[in-house]
Amino acid sequence: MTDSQAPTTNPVAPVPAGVRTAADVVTPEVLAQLIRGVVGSGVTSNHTPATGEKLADLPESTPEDVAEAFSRARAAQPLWAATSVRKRAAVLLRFHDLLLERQAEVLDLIQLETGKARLHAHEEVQSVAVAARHYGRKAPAYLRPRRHTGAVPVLTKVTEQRQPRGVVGQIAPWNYPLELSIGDALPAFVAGNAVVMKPDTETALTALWARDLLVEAGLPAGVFQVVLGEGPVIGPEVVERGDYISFTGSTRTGREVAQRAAGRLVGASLELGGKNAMLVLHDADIEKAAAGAVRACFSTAGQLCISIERLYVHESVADAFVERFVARTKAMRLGCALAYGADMGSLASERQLKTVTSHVEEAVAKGATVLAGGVARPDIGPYFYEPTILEGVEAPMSVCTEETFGPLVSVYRFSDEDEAVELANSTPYGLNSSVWTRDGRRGHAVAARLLTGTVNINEGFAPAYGSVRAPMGGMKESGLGRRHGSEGILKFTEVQTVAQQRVLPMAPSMGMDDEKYAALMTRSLRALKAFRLR
Ligand SMILES: NC(=O)c1ccc[n+]([C@@H]2O[C@H](COP(=O)([O-])OP(=O)(O)OC[C@H]3O[C@@H](n4cnc5c(N)ncnc54)[C@H](O)[C@@H]3O)[C@@H](O)[C@H]2O)c1
Repeated sequence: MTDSQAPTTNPVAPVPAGVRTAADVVTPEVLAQLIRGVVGSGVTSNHTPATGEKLADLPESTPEDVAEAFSRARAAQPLWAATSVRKRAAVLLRFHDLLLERQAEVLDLIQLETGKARLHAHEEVQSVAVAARHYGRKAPAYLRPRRHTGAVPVLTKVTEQRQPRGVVGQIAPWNYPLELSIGDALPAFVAGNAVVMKPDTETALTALWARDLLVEAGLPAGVFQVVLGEGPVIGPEVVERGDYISFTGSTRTGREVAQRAAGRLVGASLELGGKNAMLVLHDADIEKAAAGAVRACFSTAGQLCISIERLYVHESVADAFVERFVARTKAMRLGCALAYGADMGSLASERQLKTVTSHVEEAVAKGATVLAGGVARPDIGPYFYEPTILEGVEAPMSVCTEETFGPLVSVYRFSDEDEAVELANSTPYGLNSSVWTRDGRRGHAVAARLLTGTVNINEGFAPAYGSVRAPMGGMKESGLGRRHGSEGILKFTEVQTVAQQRVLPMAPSMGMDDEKYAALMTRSLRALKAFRLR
């Protein structure tokens, strides 16, 4: 073991003087404003991972409250759907401006509720701002009716038009509480739907803050309902009542949601888990790959669906890559104060800490080596865990195939590119992958063989604010459907075909005399021939 491979302690990020605390941000007035309008007859609470202490008391919705929220949304939706697309899109553009103006408020809330470092909260805000601008500008084009000439052009004018689904039931996780709540709801709203959203209770304040901002931007209040409560208790009620289901979370829960939605014959998009692989090929820029791996593995402490958890490195560059990657990882500053300065924050909960700890302990017990990290950091906060790199990992260690969803990555060495691709594809998941090479053509050739919804060349994952125009989602057990781009908005619509007959009545049986009918058919067939020739 060289010096750079010996486990060391990551530095603690400096905390600037006068930094705001939870009590400064979640004042009784702010809390009272945020929880207004939540349909809930019970009481629940959430916590801040920074200390593990209670952050706020919140209303808790029962299944009956969920039913009430759907009634309110259903009552408000037709008027919103009747508003022109341009006016609906203008609401998103105003939301974009307000979000940028007031981003400091939501950066604080995201950090308090998730424990992530400010730079990762910032990336999230940027993504949502760009999504709002994109759909604000492009929704009229995405939703514009498309005219087709009928098979017999003289007879039929066909229009394909988009109708909103109605009331969308949305269920979101805690890891990206702005992006996966409001960010995913924006295209649903601009398409004319109402939304009943169930965010994770632990990150409810961020979702409620965003709801208020969207209402301030012009969304009619009734169109956006938020319900709060335990997933297994009220989640099924949301799925039972939605006209379409938008779910982001684990594959296990996603499967249950899909079965329930299928039973009702309503559509669902599912954004689920991953066990994402990065391939560092023999001709990669090792310095950039090592820096990219740090971002790809440890953003939001690895609690990111597209995070890299398996690193396959060509044996000819493996030593050089590992040395750089380990050194950068050990230098990461840890902290989650409400200020910039930390490179990685806390895990979000004790549950997360337990999973990471058990994956590391099991791997080490079965022979894996810790190259960096591998320890919790209770001196910083109750759920802090160092960014961790393992080597010598092999089946049947859990960390090989199960999603850890934490700051933990395993390094594997390969000699043959085909073998690396096969290994990368060897899990049931298919969300994201990454290829590092100086040869763009080789990168694209490898990408074409990777069974994942996104592949990034010379990047671990593209920031959403760089790729909102293109769809993002999972193959295999990582999901169904896509967010972003045209697919991210059209899924919130039903397509309706309206065929308008130009000449009526059009058959002898409908009153047209034989001669006229024969002349019409001759003209139509001529037109059809010309149409085919075009
Ligand atoms: N693919 C993506 O875009 C994406 C993004 C973020 C997170 N994720 C995945 O989410 C997982 C982490 O989130 P999590 O631990 O909160 O997931 P989870 O499945 O436990 O919970 C997700 C949401 O579903 C709710 N829920 C729980 N049980 C339910 C039920 N029976 N019916 C309906 N809803 C229910 C939860 O309350 C929560 O709001 C990871 O697997 C991660 O990869 C995927």
